[in-house]
Amino acid sequence: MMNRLPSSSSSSSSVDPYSIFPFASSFDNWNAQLNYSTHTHQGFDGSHHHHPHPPPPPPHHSLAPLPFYPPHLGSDYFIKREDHGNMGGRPIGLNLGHRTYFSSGDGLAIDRRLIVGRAHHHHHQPPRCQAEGCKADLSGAKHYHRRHKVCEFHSKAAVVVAGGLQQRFCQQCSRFHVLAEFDESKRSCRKRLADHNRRRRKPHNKNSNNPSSATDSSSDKAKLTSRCTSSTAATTNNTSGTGLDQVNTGHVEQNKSILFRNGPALSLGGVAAGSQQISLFNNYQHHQYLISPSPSSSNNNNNNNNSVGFYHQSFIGSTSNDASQSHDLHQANLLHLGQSLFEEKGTNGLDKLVLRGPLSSSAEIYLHGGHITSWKNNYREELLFVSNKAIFKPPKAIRGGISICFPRFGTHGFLEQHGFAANRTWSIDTDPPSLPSDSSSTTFVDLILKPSEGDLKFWPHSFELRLRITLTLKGDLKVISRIRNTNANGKLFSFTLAYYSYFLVSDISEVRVEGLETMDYLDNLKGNERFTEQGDALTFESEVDRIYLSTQNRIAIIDHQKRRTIVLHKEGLPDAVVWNPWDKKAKAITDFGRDEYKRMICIEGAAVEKPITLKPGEEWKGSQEFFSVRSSYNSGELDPQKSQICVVLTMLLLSLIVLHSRLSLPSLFSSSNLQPYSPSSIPSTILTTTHFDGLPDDYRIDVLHLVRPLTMTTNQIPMTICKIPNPNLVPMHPPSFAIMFLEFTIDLFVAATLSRSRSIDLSPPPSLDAQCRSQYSLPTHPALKGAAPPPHYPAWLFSSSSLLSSSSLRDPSPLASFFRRQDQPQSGEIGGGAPQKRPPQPRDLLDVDQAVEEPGDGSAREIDGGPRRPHPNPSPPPHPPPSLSASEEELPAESATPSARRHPRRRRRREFWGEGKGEGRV
Ligand SMILES: O=P(O)(O)OC[C@H]1O[C@@H](O)[C@H](O)[C@@H](O)[C@@H]1O
Repeated sequence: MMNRLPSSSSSSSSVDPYSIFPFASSFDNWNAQLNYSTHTHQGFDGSHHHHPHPPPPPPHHSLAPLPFYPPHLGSDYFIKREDHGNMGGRPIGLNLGHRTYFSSGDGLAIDRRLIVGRAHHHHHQPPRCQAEGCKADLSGAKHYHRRHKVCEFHSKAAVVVAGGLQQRFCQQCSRFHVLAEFDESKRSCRKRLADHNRRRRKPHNKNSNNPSSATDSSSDKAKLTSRCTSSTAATTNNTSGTGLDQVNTGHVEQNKSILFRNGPALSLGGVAAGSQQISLFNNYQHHQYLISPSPSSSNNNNNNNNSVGFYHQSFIGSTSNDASQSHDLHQANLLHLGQSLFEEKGTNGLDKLVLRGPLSSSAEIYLHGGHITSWKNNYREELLFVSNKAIFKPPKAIRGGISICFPRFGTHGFLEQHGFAANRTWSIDTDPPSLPSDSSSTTFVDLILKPSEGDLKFWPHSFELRLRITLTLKGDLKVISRIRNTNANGKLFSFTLAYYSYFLVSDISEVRVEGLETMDYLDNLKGNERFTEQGDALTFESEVDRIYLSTQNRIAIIDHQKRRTIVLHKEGLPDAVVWNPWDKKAKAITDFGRDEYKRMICIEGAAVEKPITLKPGEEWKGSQEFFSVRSSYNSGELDPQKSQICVVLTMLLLSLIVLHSRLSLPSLFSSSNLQPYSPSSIPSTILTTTHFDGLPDDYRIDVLHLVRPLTMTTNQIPMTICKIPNPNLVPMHPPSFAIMFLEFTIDLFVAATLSRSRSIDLSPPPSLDAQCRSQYSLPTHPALKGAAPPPHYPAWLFSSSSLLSSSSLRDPSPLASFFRRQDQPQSGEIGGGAPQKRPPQPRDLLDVDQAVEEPGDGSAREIDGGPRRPHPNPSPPPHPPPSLSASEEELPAESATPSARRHPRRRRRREFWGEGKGEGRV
C-alpha cells in the first residue's frame, strides 16, 4: 500500500520505476558533460590527440531530487562490454556513445598501471566498486567505471559509504570526495564547479588580442592540467595498492583534515540530496540547531567535554556483505546523510564517542565500560539518567546510562558486582562480523571487549563481547550485543547478562511501568522469593529490586508528567530487572545523589534466571531497542488485544458521531480538549477543501487506522489522500489545518516513495517557537510538478503536536481558532476579489456524511452556525485522477492575483500561519 508509485512518463524499460527522472538512459551524457571543457586529450601512448569540442552538454536535468536507483546486482548488471577484455594495445578512452575521449591525465602512469594490470590479470580479483558493501563486478563494466572503481549506481548515488566515510563521486574529478566538498545535491565538487563557472563566465573570444585574457586562459589550462594530473595520480596511487582499504587511505587522511575544519557543519547541514526526504531532514535539523546551537549535547551529568576533534572512522557504516541485503545497503547509504560519529574527550579526559542521527538524535558513549551516557531523541530530549555524582574514573563503573552486566548480573564468586564489562575499557571494533542490515538503522558504532590477563584470573574464559549501538532514523536507540566463546581449550562457558539501563523520569512516584503485569518475579528485597505481579501496572512508592521472569518483549515506562513513554523492546533477553533504590538505599550509594532516586528508574532487559551456555566458537546475540513516544500514549495500546478492542470501540464511536450526531470534526475540536488526531477524533473519511485565491481543491482523505500502532507516535496516522477533481463542497477558510495536512502528507509521500522509507517523523518539536515553526515547512517536491501521481497517496500524517504546544493542549482555544465559525456571511462566490477582501469562509474539514447530505436545492445551510454553499451534486466522484500539483499550476488568471500566481505556496503559508491577520497562529 505504501509503495504505490507515481506513474512515470518515461517508457524506457531500463529506467527504474521508482525513479522520477529517467537518468539512467542518459548516463553517458553525464560523462560528456564531465569532459566538456577538456580540449586537449592525451593518449596512452603519450601522444596528444586534438579533438574538436565534444558535443554540447545534454539538457540539464535538475539534480534535486536525485533519483533513487535500486541496485541491479547480479550477472546482468553491466552487460555492455567495451573491449571484451582485449586492449590490443589500443589506448583506452572514455566511451561516450559515438566517440571515445581520452584522459588528459598522466597517460604514462595509467599505461604502467594497465601493463601491470595485464601482467597480473589472472592473479587479481575482478575490479570492484569502492562503495562499501557493493558487490557489483566491474569486469564487464565500462572502462570509466573500472578505472575509477565505481559502479554505475554508486557513481550517481548521492551518498556512498566508501572507506568508512560518507562520500559522493565527483563527476568532474572522477573520484570520491567527502560530502562537505559538495554544495547541496551537486554532483561536482564545489571547487571544480567554481572553476567551471569561472571559465564559462569568461568571454571566449578566439581573436582576442588581450594578453591578459591569453594569460588567464593558459593559466586555466595549466590549472586544469595540474588538476587532471593530480586526479589521475591519485587514481594511480589508489589502484596500485593492494586493496580497497588502501584506495581510500589517502581520502581518509584528506577527509580528516576537512572534517576538522567542517566537522560540525557536516553534522549540521548534512547534504540535501538523494531524495526530498533528505532535504527535509536537513531543514529540520537546521531549525533544531537554530534553537539550540550547542553542537555538543550536555547531559544531566557534570561532564566537562573538551572536544578534541571530529573524524569519521572506517568503523562506521554498514558491514553487511550479503548480496541479498544490498538493497537495504543502498537504502542505508542513502540515509546515511547527516549522520556522523565524533570522538571527544569526556569527563576526566576519558574517550567518548558522540553518535549523531540524521535528524536531531544523538548518543554519547564512553569507551570506559562501553557505557552509553546520553541518548537524545529527535526532539533533543535526554532520556537517560546519569547521576551527578557519577565517578568517571576507571575501573569504577559510571553510575547511570546504559551498560552491560557481564559475565554475571548481580554477585557471583570473585567477580565484581554485575561482572566486569562496565569496568573495563572497550575498543572500537573496526572489523565486526556482519549483521543483517537494517534500513532504519542509520548511524551506528561497533565496540568490542575481550578479557585481559587479569580478567581471566577471575573468569577463566576467553570471549568477544561486541556491542553495536545504533541510532535509527526515528531517533530510536538500538543496542545489539553479541557474545562469542573464543576458548581455545574447548571449554564451554555460561553467563548471565543484563542491559543495566537508567532512564530519566520526571518523578518516580508518577511513573507507571507496563508490560510486566501478571509476571512472576524474584524479589531481591525478600531473599529472592518468587511472587506474581498483581497490579495492572507497576507503580513506585518504595524501594524496588526485582527480576521479572520470562516477560513479554515490550515494556513501557509511562511518564505522565513528561508526557512521554519510553518503550523497551528486547530480543533474546527473557527477563527484566526493575530497580529503584528509594531514599534509604540512595544515601548508601556513594556515587548517587540523595534525591536522585526520584528522577530515575532502572528497567533492564536481562537473561538471569537461566544462564546462557556457549560452546567454543558459538555466539549468542541479544538486543534491546529503546524508543520514546510522546504525549497521550494510551497504556492500553501496549496490549495488542486491548488495542483491537480500542479500534472497534473507536470505530463504533466514530460511526455514531458521523451518522447520528451530525457533529463536524471542527466542532468536535473546538468543543473538547481532544487532540485533533487522537483516535477518538478521527473519522474514517474526511472530505476537505482547500481554497486558495478562490480556487477550491477538494480532497478525500481516508484514514486507514484509527488507533496508532505501538511503533508510531501520536502524530503519525496512516491514511490515503485523493484529490477530487470536481469540487462539490463549499469553499473553506484557507488558514486551515487541511492545508498543512495535505502539504505535509503529499510531500512526505513523495519523500517516502523516493526513499522507500516506511515512516518518517518530521514533526517539528514543540519547543520551537511560533516563528520557527512557521519556517518549518516542507517544500513541494519538484516531482509533483511534472509527474502524474496515482490517485491515492499512502502517506503519514504529521499534525497534532506539530501545531499544538503543550499550553495549547491545555487550552483548546488556539486550536479552536482554526475552526472558528465566521460571523460574516459567506459571499458564495468562488475567487471573487482580492484575497484579503474575500470574506472569511467557514471551516476546513467536513465529514463525508455531512458533505453528501448537503441539500441540493441551492440553498445555503448552516451546520454549527457556519454558512455553507449549496451542493449541485451531492456525491463526490469516486476516483480522482489529476495531479495534486495542479493546485498550483491551474490557477486561472481571472481568479488569482498575479502575486498569488507567482507565489501560491508562500501565500498559503502566510495564510496558514495567520500572518497579518493575527489569527490562526498557535
Ligand atoms: O551498585 P550497583 O552495583 O550498580 O548495583 C545497584 C543495583 O543494581 C540493580 O540492577 C540490582 O538489581 C540491585 O540489586 C543493585 O543494588
